[in-house]
Amino acid sequence: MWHSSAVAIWRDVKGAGAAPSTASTVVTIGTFDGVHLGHQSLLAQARSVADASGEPVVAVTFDPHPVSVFAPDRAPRLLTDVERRVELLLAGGADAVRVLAFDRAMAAWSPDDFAQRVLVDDLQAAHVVVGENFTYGSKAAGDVACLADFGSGHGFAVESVELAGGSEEYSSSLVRRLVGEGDVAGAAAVLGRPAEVTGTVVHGDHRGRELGYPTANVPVPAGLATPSDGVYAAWVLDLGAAGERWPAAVSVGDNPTFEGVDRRVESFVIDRTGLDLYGHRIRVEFVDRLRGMEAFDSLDSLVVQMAADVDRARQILS
Ligand SMILES: Cc1cc2nc3c(=O)[nH]c(=O)nc-3n(C[C@H](O)[C@H](O)[C@H](O)COP(=O)(O)O)c2cc1C
Ligand SMILES: Nc1ncnc2c1ncn2[C@@H]1O[C@H](COP(=O)(O)OP(=O)(O)O)[C@@H](O)[C@H]1O
Repeated sequence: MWHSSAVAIWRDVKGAGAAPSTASTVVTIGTFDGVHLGHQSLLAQARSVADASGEPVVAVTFDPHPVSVFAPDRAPRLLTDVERRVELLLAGGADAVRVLAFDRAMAAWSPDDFAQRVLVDDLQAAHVVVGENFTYGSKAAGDVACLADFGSGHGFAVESVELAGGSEEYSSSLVRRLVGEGDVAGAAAVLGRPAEVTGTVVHGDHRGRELGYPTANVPVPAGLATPSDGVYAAWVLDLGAAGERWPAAVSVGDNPTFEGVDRRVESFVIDRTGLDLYGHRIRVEFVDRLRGMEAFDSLDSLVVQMAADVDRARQILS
């Protein structure tokens, strides 16, 4: 049952769009951008409740990001697009993901409207697992106590999970800040996996091969968080059938030595010649930052520096 003008879709591991066939569910709710270690601990808790009750875990999430609807000028650069978020939620223990199309109408639902429509009518929740700072409904007026109170009259129990991370609690905005500062090692420590950029390899200026360092170029994805300009040690995954994974030295920037204009993620795959990656979908997983981007006054000095970068990247990744 879905009593709203807003659209909601189902996603499960088969990529299909069907609701679980059970009478009741274990639900966890969040924006879940990045699916960081805090989100993963919520999923793990929902998983353990579900394993005891025999119900499926449904992760409820929103697309677009709620802030981009009620305060577009403050819309964050996201760590994950909705497809990747769903994939990570399923990998983290959800049996199905319910993606709610967040709009101004949904933003105006009172906490009780939200709980009734989503948790009771749509999902038949028997258990709801949320973080201790969870808020919901118009103006974020609902909190964990309010949810538990509503649940006691509507057939579901609420469990709140302590925030992970200690003094600096894990959060999507913390990861966005670390990625934006180029602290990709710090970001990975909160995500539980490397920060990443995914895209299709396009043609550049065909200069890399002349320099001895051909680079697979991916445009910086609009709206997504990308590490600040600089040079990084990273893994490159070919997401095609072969599914290979290579060590790489990666430049993020607009090639200031050549007065370039397009900001790109350019990966030189170490110790591999003759690759043809044009048109391939690749994922770049950032491991460590080597240095900032520089405008060199000669090709030779750029090439000398690139050789040193490659040596360091090789060491870091070995
Ligand atoms: C390890 C590495 C370090 C790089 N460092 C810089 C740099 O400091 N300054 C710069 O202008 N370009 C830098 N680049 C980018 C190169 O200028 C770029 O890859 C080259 O011009 C080839 O461009 P193309 O792929 O469009 O042919 C770096 C590239 C790599 C792989
Ligand atoms: N070791 C390698 N690392 C990255 N790309 C490579 C490598 N060897 C061959 N290639 C191929 O070379 C292309 C990059 O060459 P380059 O001269 O930099 O051209 P472009 O300017 O179009 O990126 C890549 O897209 C890929 O298909």
